[in-house]
Amino acid sequence: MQLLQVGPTFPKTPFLISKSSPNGGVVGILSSKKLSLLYDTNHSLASSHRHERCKWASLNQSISSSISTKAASVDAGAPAISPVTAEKDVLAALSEIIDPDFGTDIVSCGFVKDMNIDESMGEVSFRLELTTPACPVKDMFEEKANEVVAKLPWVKNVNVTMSAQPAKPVFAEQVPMGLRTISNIVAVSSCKGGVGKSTVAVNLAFTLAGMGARVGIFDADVYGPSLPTMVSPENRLLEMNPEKRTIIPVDYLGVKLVSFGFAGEGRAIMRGPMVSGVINQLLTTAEWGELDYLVIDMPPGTGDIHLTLCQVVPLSAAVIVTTPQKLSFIDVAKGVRMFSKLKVPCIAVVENMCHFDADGKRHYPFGRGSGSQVVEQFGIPHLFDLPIRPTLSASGDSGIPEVVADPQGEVSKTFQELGVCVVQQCAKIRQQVSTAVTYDKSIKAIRVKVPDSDDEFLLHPATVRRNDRSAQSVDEWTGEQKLKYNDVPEDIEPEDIRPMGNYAVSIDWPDGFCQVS
Ligand SMILES: Nc1ncnc2c1ncn2[C@@H]1O[C@H](COP(=O)(O)OP(=O)(O)OP(=O)(O)O)[C@@H](O)[C@H]1O
Repeated sequence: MQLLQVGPTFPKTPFLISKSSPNGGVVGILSSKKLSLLYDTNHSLASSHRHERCKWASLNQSISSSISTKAASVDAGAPAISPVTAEKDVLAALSEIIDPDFGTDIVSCGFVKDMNIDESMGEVSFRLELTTPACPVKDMFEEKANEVVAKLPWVKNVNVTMSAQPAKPVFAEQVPMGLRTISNIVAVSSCKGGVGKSTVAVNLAFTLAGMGARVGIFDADVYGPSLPTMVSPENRLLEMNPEKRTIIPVDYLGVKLVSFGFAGEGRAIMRGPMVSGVINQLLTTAEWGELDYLVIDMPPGTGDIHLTLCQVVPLSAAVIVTTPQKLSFIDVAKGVRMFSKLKVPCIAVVENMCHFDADGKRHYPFGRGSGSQVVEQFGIPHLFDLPIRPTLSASGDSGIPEVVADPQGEVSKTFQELGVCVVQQCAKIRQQVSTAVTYDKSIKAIRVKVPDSDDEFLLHPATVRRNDRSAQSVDEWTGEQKLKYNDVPEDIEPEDIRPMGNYAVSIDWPDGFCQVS
């Protein structure tokens, strides 16, 4: 076992923790004289979910082996099993369902909520709270959850309801107020103009809405806003809420839209050297409400507007749009590098105007391969091809996006695949960030995942609390420790752990202290 020292040490009580391993590990505190073990994950309650599941599985077996007795007692109206066992039983069954994106079972993913069991009546109800209402496998989850729980010998009736997490960014504290009810912000970007970026942004947004998500589009192209041409809402003007000093987005088919093109008279005033500031203001003062996805149609290029926008807006991911010409590769590479510097993952490349079919043949007027070159060279996992289609151009001009006008068509199918990719990748990104540091109540330890690795550390909560280096715990001038060892109860547990930025977490403690580590 490898012992690792983490973080600044508390006077007299530097702490050592072990790397957790599949075989378990030891969490301990090294006082000046001795190492006192707090718990050993091999032998105590400190078992992982996997161990817990084994226990449930064996419980399951013993339940199954006495089906007849229990069925008889259920019929007689007597409780078949204890409430605790019944809940473990249901959770064990549900943990057979694996989320294909996270590769983890839905219990460990934290999807199971509001469990209600009447074991004497054999009735089970619970809610599956998914990361997004647009989850492409939600029907499978619902069906499977019903199936696996109904199979339990004592269960007579299962009631599963489906819901999605409330819309909220992962780093809520760092986000401008106006964007704090948006879960994912996806930039659609290209380095050159006219490659079809707005076409992709608009059709992607309406695809996500069609999948059940709450969606908004922000057209950040001040000099050539395309959104007003591509959609045809009845009311085409952004309204102001003078009391709240906010902007009310335009609505088209339930998707919220903000574009300079809808600014009416204000457009002339808003154009000018303060473009970046105006973009940020428009974006952050819009009343977006709760959104699962805000799609940003970025202006073409990689200039100052992009940098300021990316600094203000916590982008979840970027989709790059390009055309097949060899020259496009150089442009796209610039865009990928910009997002990489800003730590925004590029999740997909859309190669637009790839080909058209005529005379029974497929033609590639701009050549082939620049999209796949981007995917290979930069390790972007997904590539989508869009053909040249007169209908795509016509629907853009008519104000009805192609995916709305022809939802069963070939182009809509490609957008459906792109939509699924965006939903899955955003969910993965959120999960990775939000599970980097978690509290494991079963072993009373804070788990810290090492990025890009399966390794993780276990930290003792009281030790983490005692090692706070903020002004509340340490005198800033003298360096003297204000927080005394005994001020922190040995069994203190964090109430909430939230990620802050890429490297920090904030921890809420029961004494009201919020620690940033
Ligand atoms: N696959 C396609 N087939 C046919 N027409 C297309 C296709 N993609 C885009 N177009 C058309 O090409 C024109 C430019 O597309 P779009 O406005 O989406 O590009 P853009 O990259 O956003 O341009 P800009 O940077 O100027 O905003 C539009 O008229 C659009 O309808």
